[in-house]
Amino acid sequence: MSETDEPTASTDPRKEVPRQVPTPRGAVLALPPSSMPAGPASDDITDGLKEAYWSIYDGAAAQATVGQILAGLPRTVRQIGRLAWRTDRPATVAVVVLQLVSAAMSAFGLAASVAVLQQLFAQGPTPDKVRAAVPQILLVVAFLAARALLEAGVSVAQARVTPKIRTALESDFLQLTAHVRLEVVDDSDWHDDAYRANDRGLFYARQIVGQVVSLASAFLGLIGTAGVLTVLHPLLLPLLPLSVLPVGAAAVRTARARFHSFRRWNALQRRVRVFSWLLLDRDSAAELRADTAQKALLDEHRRLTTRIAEEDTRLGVSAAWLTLAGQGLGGIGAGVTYVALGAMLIAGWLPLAAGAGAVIAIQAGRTSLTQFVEVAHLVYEHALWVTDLLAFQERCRTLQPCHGRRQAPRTVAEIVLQNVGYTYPGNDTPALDGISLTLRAGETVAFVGLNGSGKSTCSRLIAGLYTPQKGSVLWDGVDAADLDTESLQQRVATVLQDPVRFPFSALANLTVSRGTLTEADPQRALAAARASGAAQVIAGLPGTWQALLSKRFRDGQELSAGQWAKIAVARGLYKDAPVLLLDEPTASMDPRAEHDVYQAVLRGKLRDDQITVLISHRLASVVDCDHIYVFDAGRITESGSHQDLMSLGGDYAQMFTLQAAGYQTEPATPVSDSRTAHS
Ligand SMILES: Nc1ncnc2c1ncn2[C@@H]1O[C@H](COP(=O)(O)OP(=O)(O)OP(=O)(O)O)[C@@H](O)[C@H]1O
Repeated sequence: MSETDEPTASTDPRKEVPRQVPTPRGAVLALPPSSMPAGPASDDITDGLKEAYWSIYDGAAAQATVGQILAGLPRTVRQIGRLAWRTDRPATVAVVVLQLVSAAMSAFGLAASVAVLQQLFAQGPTPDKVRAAVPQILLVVAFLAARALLEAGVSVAQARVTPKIRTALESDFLQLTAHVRLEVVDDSDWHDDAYRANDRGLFYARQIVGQVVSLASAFLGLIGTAGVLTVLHPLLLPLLPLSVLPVGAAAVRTARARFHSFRRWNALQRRVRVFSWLLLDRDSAAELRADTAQKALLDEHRRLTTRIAEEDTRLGVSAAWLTLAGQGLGGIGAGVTYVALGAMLIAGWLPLAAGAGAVIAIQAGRTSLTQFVEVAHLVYEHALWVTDLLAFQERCRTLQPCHGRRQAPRTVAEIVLQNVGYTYPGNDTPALDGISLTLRAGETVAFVGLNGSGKSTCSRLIAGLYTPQKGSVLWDGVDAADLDTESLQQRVATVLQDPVRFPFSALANLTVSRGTLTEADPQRALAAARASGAAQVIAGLPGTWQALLSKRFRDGQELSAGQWAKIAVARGLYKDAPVLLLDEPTASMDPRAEHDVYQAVLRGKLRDDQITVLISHRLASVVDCDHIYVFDAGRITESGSHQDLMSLGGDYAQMFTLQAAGYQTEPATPVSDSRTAHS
């Protein structure tokens, strides 16, 4: 529909104005059920909770074999290495070099220990053997001391790099998520992914660096031990895994069970948090008490936490049994190892001195291999979350608004919506369909209509928050889709009915609309506060401009809903943008404040080149607007000035007459003679 197709006012005297609100189009609602389940049913703890949230890992951790875990490690190590390299190169180099040298010291220390034993078990009188072993003993001490120093160095370097990785990942994560397009945020799947990445990915990213270092340390220790065993006798090498692998297998199985449990537990935990928050939060406190709803919420909270506790116990018991089985099998493996060693000694394949050294080396190898297997399964499990986080970040990069295109103009003479259509993700019905209208500098335009008719969606399209799927929004003839999104959003000030109550100072609550919490333009702030009615509110606060607007902090101030609304309008005005969108900002204001706000923004009084759009259900406040658009089920059904629309006798006239009637003690006066009969 072009601009010329807009529905316009007519003065058809046959039109009648019935005394009732126009009914919205839509489905008829059936009777609700008399009872409903409080939450998930009893079979599976996630029944009733959306599984898709976690299902991306189905099959990965659950079906991983030891081989797969080992095969996945190089990739994880590379991934973490790249992250570390990006955040602190010297510390990363230090970790790698010190770790390698420390592993070499361990191997030399082990070799020296074996040499000491060989000295002690050699032929000859004991005092001579001990004396001969002293240099080797000193060598062992030196290697151990060097290893301790190097490990301390590794810890220091690791302590430098780990928080940096965490900080870098977290700020990347927030930078990306805070900038994704608004329609992406409306997608509940994206929300789940964001929650998981924030909650688990960032948490494990911090731990995984230390785990990778331990893994490397265990791996290098294992290589050193294998080297020493090979030198003593190559046949000793295959004996090593016998005692360790059963313990490792049990650890892997436990990890897998924990991963599964966590997947289910977390879905529940998220629901528990919702209940905890509702029970704790100040915003819900009054209504909770007024509704006496605490017991219902507490019951549900208790039911869910009991199930989490049961799940924890089930997991703990099964982990204990698995570990016991692993250690039992490992003990048998150790027995087999020592029997084989004894057989080699008896057969004379190995001298007694080498046999004693082999026992030490096998013990050291066992320690390294156990550490390796245990850490490997943790790294494998946690790498899934970190990979998930990194994949989510990659996805967010593709969901950013368009950057680097033409900058939006500093001022705009005309914004034209041409046949615009928009459907929210996941919805079947379009929120807007075939919207055409023109907004001109210096004019104030009103959007009115029933709830859900598309007014806010239309204003968000104008603000560049959504991109239309059909038609276009033209800024002085240039398609907004070809403009840099951020620059476009900088040209639009939007004030919402339910504004964010920033827990900042009163002044920062204004300046945030210009992207700063620390820099202010005092003149502009005062002008905005005066025009919005916020000046009186701020003047009455202890600390005035510096007053902290949040009771969550010490000495914070609490404002009423109407006072917050004034602050929000002040924030919009402070932005001093060429386009001002006011989406029912005055609903909670007193009549005088509301009147003042509307008078202030009418017809570019504050800024003569400003395009102002008012969305309001109080039609008395839009009568002075230059143009009024009436929305119904995503379409514009009427448009014109107040007089035009009253003469038209359509939905607007009905709604206006009805509201006006509410202020009259006498029955409402019909808007024209022809309507008297009907009313
Ligand atoms: N974020 C969203 N995701 C999905 N659907 C939405 C979303 N926001 C609005 N809708 C739907 O789009 C339609 C238009 O909503 P919109 O908020 O634009 O109406 P409105 O005229 O501003 O209503 P109100 O007067 O109640 O503020 C409604 O059917 C609503 O359910």
